[in-house]
Amino acid sequence: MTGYNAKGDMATSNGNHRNGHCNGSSSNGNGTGDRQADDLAQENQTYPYEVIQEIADFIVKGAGMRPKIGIICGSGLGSLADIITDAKIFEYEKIPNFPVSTVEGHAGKLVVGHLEGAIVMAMQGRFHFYEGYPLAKCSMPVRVMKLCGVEYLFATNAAGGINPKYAVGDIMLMHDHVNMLGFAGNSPLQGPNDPRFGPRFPALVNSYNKDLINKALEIGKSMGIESNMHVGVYSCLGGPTYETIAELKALRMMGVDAVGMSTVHEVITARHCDMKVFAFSLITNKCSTEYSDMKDEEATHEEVMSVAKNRQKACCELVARLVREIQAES
Ligand SMILES: O=P(O)(O)O[C@H]1O[C@H](CO)[C@@H](O)[C@H]1O
Ligand SMILES: Nc1nc2[nH]cnc2c(=O)[nH]1
Repeated sequence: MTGYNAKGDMATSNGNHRNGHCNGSSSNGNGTGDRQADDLAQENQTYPYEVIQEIADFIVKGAGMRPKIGIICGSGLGSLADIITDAKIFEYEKIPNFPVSTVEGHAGKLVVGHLEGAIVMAMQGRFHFYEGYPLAKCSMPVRVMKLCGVEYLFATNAAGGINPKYAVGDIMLMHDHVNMLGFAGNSPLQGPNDPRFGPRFPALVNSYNKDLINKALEIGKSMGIESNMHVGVYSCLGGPTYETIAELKALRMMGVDAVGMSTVHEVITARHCDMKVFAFSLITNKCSTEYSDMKDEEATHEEVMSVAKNRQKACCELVARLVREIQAES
């Protein structure tokens, strides 16, 4: 396995100082290989195709199966992976060259197994920009999924509801996004393009698969939750701060319905390598755009986690039934 680290050391949540390498050793025994990889990483912030391939091979070989659907569990939504059966579980720390999860509600485990007749791989824990990871590193696992054989990405997140019609606990199916980090000149695709993943200038107009959105709406209807389901626009900000009222007003004027700190870079990476994307936000808190509404209410991660826990059953059912439909069609 090539020693590789997309960006320097970082502190984990348990306070340990940890090097991003799988074992801290160099690929050639004298440290030169690591240093070269690090230099490259500092320049490009991308993982070479071969490194992604090695990680994918490690997972497919270890799991003894090749997944078709990839699931990224949002904050507090790790239970989406608990419904997978015959699971092979990989802790991120034990996957060579994989980042570590540092956020509460993101367990840091990759679960590969069966769901509704399909083979799926689920990330219990995603990587966020505010953790100190460059975007290419945040969304690197999506490329790993691709090289594992994944054709469909299901990305889920916890988000603040800006659309005044949205209530806490509602589910917003994403049909578009506003890439605020992109506005600021930041992209997971920055750096040299490897055409084995996709084109230099990918189009994003059809990023969110309409067929999957329609299927999810039908499923929502049959679950009796159609009045708690919306189709809307998500925006990712860098975080880790929640938004000011002025920022929320600006986002609303731009047509944003829900706001979070993830998902967009994962979707960009997935579309770049031609995966079909389905994504939804669980609305965990309301975001007011009026100063008069402020009262004492402030978003907290505890509230986000608690709402996610309360709504995990509905989210699990939606995901499972959509997987079943995809599997039935193939
Ligand atoms: O997007 P996910 O990972 O669901 O988490 C959301 O919840 C956290 C804030 O409470 C942030 O990480 C935000 O992005
Ligand atoms: N940026 C942001 N992320 C969130 N994740 C969950 N709720 C929120 C929110 O209100 N804002």
